[in-house]
Amino acid sequence: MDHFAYRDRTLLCEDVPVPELAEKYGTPLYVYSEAALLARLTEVQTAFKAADPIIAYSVKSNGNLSICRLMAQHGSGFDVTSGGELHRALTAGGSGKKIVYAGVGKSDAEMRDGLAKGVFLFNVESEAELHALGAVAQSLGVKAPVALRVNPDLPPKTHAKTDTSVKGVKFGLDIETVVDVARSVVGHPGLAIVGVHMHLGSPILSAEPYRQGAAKAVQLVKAFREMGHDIRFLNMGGGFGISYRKQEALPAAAFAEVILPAVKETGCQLVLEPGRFIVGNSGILVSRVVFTKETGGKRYVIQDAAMNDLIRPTLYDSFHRVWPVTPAADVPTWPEDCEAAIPNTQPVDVVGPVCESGDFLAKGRHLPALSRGDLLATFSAGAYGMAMASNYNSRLRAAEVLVTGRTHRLIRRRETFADLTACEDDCLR
Ligand SMILES: Cc1ncc(COP(=O)(O)O)c(C=O)c1O
Ligand SMILES: N[C@@H](CCCC[NH3+])C(=O)O
Repeated sequence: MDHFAYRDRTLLCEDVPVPELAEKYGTPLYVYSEAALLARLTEVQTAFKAADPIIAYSVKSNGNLSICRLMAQHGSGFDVTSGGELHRALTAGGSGKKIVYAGVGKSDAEMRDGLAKGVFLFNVESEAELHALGAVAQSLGVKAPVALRVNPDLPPKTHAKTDTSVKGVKFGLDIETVVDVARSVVGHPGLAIVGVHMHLGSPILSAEPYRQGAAKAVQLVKAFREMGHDIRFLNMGGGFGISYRKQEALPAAAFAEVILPAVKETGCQLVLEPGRFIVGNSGILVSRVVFTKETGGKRYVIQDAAMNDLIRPTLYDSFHRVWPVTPAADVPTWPEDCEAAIPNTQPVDVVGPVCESGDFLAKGRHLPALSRGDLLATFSAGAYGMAMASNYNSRLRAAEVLVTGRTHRLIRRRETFADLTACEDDCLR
């Protein structure tokens, strides 16, 4: 969290005091650090440099155009999972030559669009999809470049809702049958099987699953080549975890250590699809306390960010640090153990204005006394924050700001009531 730090008891993003941003742009507000984004991208690029990889930033983690543009400008490609994400990647300056198209349910129109835009790799997740893509490609007179996405059937490694490489999930082709599937399309006029893809789940805090997955991928590359497929890409997906609590996450180099030997053994071009690793700790969500209240023997801090702004706590019981933007002198500015009982604090639930009991950002968290108007920061909110935001309760989605040194600029304006009903206005009778 180097790029978000307290100075004189005020939280700064790079060199900009966060209260200044809240004053200028309002709350709830997503604030991103450009230096953090670039440092994380560089960390991945450097760790995997030996393989000259295609880093395909995962648009689903945060598809803001300015963030995507920054990625493209610094050498990143994109991992997209819908026509909308492809549109974002291209609008931000991405090129099909570095775009991977993922997803279990690509429509024919999305496949056609991807082929027309020159997507260099389609991650294919079922036999049905493979044949549909082959037919679409044939109708266009081209061959679709395909990486078969395999479910390597590894032990559980993250939250059940986001583990994508255990038996029984909808993702990928079963490792037991993928070789037969590959064999069945040898010589297909609309398909070029050029890669093996795995995305193990997210977030992953150990390198071990990658070691195991990569070993299985090497075997598949060999098997596919033996049957005549020209396998050139090894795509190990995304999923690298980040530190939400303390320093629990691994550096990119730890993943490189177990992935690079497999790349070397196969001679493939490595593709990676990191999202959270790059943007997760590069952004915070800033909110303002609306009320505090006590009820049923519990204390609540009601602030103006809600589950519609950041759904991760509600959806996965995810932990995000929450701490005042300007903490008083009698509490630490950055508590080492943010889950512990901290002197001069009380346990509270940090909740939002949405009409659901499951609307919370933090539960039973020790926070100092707060009053109306105080600012709170919810950390590690850059990934799957704004990307999963909704208009539930007809709330306007937050604004987003990018900070660069001492400067800052809006990268998404706050929605208006007009935006809220824009798609319905013309349908009123
Ligand atoms: C296929 C695929 N690639 C990449 C990602 C990005 O994952 P992460 O943001 O954890 O790097 C995801 C999401 O988990 C995914 O489903
Ligand atoms: N959206 C999830 C992770 C799933 C990523 C997409 N495969 C999160 O907020 O952590």
